[in-house]
Amino acid sequence: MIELRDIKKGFGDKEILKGVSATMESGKVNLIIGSSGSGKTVMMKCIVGLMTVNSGTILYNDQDFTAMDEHEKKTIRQEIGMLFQGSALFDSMTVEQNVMFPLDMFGKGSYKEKKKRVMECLDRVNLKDAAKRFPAEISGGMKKRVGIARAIVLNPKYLFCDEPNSGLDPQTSLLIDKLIKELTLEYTITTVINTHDMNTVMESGDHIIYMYEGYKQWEGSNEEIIFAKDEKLNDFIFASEFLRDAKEMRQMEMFRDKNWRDRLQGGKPEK
Ligand SMILES: Nc1ncnc2c1ncn2[C@@H]1O[C@H](COP(=O)(O)OP(=O)(O)OP(=O)(O)O)[C@@H](O)[C@H]1O
Repeated sequence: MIELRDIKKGFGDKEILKGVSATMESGKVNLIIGSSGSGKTVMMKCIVGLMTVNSGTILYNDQDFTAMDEHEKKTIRQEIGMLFQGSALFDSMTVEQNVMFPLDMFGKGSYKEKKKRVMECLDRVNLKDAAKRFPAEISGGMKKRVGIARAIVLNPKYLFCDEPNSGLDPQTSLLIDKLIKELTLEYTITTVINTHDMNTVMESGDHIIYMYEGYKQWEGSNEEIIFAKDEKLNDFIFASEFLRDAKEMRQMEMFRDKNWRDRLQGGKPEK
């Protein structure tokens, strides 16, 4: 679990994060959404320690990351897997060597054990047959899957994904979302995704944090978002007529589902 307590970050006299508190639970896909410039990337960089907050606290499983020295932070960083926008693979290395890289940097054990772990991860993302190929020889979706295999090779407790669907077609995007969700559940990872993809929001958003001009404007699940009253959130999420229609249809479906009604905090959803 990751907990943010009133984090603030600015550059010069420009305040970007204006006091954000949020909790990201393990075994859940936590999404950070919001329009361009709302502070999503700055927030993610602060959480992983690529930027230092001006004030506030970031806790990793109740350990205060913001109060740690570099050596202690390194221990947490080794528990973090990262999936970068554009996959960020090494072009001169094969798929297998790319996935091996974090193991060579931080992993223990013999070459044989490391190789076994690499092949397990490649198998998990269905890419065992592509092990000897180079990034230039595989598709964008395959590159993302290599990126995912590399992100999970050290058995991370936390997984950060920056725009995992950027540049992918809708079908491949759904496959990547499904894979990330499955891995999150399988290994009880605290997954944090920075995304603009509305499919991801609706299909994978166990917990959604909506950022607006440096504040956390709204948070809730992909079920709660359907009934959310927040005007700014609704303008952002259901921007097109098509999406507003989809929202109404999902609302009707949910009204018919007694289990969902019982799950919703506060009982019966208001229309
Ligand atoms: N290193 C930096 N120095 C100064 N200003 C910065 C720096 N990094 C980000 N900013 C500013 O912080 C604000 C928020 O940027 P951020 O990248 O977090 O937005 P975002 O919500 O991730 O946007 P997008 O969806 O377009 O990626 C922007 O105004 C940006 O110019």
